[in-house]
Amino acid sequence: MSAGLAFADVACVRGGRLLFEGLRFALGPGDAALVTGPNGTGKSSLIRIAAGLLPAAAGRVTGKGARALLAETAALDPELALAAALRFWARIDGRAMAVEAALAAVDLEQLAQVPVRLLSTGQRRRAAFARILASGAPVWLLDEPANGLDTQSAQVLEQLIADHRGCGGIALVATHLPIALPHAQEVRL
Ligand SMILES: Nc1ncnc2c1ncn2[C@@H]1O[C@H](COP(=O)(O)OP(=O)(O)OP(=O)(O)O)[C@@H](O)[C@H]1O
Repeated sequence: MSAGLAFADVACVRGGRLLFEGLRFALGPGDAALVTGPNGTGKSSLIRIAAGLLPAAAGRVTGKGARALLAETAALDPELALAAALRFWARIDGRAMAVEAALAAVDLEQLAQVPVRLLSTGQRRRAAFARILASGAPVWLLDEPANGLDTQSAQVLEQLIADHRGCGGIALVATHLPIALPHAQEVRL
């Protein structure tokens, strides 16, 4: 897996307010960065800039490899069975066959035929993570990935991130909850 993500002197302005500037970091295969800071300092905005959903006010974001975003909403069709909703996105990535393993990885295979709208908060979060897994993208952009997860699910999440890094993937993680991310660069806002 060949992956990269770099911020070079990136600035972020929202609603006319400068949130951060001069932000620099570079991640290569197996690397992770932990984005922390008080509410409203721009953690989600930074992740959105990395995803290409929000333009940087200054500086440049460069990288190598597809990026997968875990944000507040998973954009899974609430009326579809979970597996079908995940397959919708996986097919676009040409990876429909990856859905089954992704569901198993987040311990949701028993709920594959349950409509997304019936999932609990934590199950929905795990479903969103299954979408990231199924994408096969080497660069993971995770905004508050542990929100709504119980202790055991949070540990599964940490292990999946570690496995991903072990295969040369990258994780950029914004969180206000403690999450084990060994040897991660800290990006403090
Ligand atoms: N679409 C928008 N237009 C204007 N301002 C915005 C917009 N979205 C977010 N902001 C503002 O940008 C600032 C940073 O928001 P952001 O969600 O990036 O912070 P955060 O660090 O992730 O916060 P939290 O820890 O509460 O999730 C906030 O003051 C917010 O009100």
